[in-house]
Amino acid sequence: MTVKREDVLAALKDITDPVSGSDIVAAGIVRALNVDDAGNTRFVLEIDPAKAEAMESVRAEAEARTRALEGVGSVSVVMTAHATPKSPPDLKPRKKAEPQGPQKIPGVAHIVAIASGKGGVGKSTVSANLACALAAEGKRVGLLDADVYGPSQPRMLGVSGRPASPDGKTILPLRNHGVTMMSLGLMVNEGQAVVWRGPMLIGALQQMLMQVQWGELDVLLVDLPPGTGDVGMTLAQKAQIDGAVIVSTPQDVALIDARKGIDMFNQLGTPILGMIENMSTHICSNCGHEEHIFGHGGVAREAETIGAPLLGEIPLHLDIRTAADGGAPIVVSNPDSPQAKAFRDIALKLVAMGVV
Ligand SMILES: Nc1ncnc2c1ncn2[C@@H]1O[C@H](COP(=O)(O)OP(=O)(O)OP(=O)(O)O)[C@@H](O)[C@H]1O
Repeated sequence: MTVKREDVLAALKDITDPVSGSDIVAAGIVRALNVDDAGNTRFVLEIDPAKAEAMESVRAEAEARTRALEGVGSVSVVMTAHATPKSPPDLKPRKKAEPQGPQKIPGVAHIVAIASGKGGVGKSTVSANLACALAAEGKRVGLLDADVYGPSQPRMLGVSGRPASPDGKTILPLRNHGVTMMSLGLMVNEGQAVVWRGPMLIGALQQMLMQVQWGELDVLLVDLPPGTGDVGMTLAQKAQIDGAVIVSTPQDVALIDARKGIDMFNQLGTPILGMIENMSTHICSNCGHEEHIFGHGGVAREAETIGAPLLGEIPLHLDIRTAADGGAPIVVSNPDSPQAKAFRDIALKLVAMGVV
């Protein structure tokens, strides 16, 4: 009975490959095994040429074990050097060098940050109304809700649902009232408290800026979180922004915080485009009586001190709140009202300043 291919392989399985530690058959170095009808056996050991000397004993053992098999004819075992497999082409995009300075977002002509020193002064309401007012002027407007502590733009602009990412790399923004919008609030479940830490915030903001398919925009408004935190600083450092609009109520306490925000932008070299006094006067929705709940004129004085324009004064009016809460800002739901006009006038000033 002549020897079979399987018998040879079984014998070779008892030999350990010193390189991989497994047997030489499993290691894949036994190649071109041929056993003919007369039991003549030949095979090749494909080895790393650098290990040729060490592998000679393996070759000798393989030959000896094959020879010892019953019914074997002639035996020939030779070593060949395996070709070092070329590494496959690296299709991954090369990691770009960290951008040195502020970058432009492709397709986005201008970026304007909407900031406030203090929370709850109406920065998001102002951002939503300005975005819609600019869109009504025919501008291509994007609104990035970067207010991670209280993302409110999805509610104010009446959009819900999760943004899609068909390719897993870029994010499709949502659109309503002519405004292209993306909010960190849409990336988390509604009502879920989010504790963002510095590096996460920075990463999330960069993702929003660079991975959202904003398309061609005349302006991207960025609704910043209140205060002088990581987000505002990162935005000013990473993106080429035209400037910041500071929203404040006329109260002293809000103004003190607004001043800190202005200082931060000054240090970062970001121009202050102007200030907006929100909740400037209260006009009673029943009797039309006008009163200054938070004082009046404080922001105008502050703007004068820092040499920035006062872009406008927005009254405190119930309709502004109900419109924002209802998902259609007042410039959309009641565009001819005096409250909407206050926002539209500011939008026109921004256009006249050339930042939109
Ligand atoms: N001019 C206004 N008249 C009436 N209500 C207003 C006005 N401005 C803002 N509000 C209301 O005040 C509340 C706070 O406003 P908003 O969320 O815009 O403030 P914010 O500064 O963005 O707050 P946050 O600190 O959460 O970022 C909202 O309910 C909003 O509808």
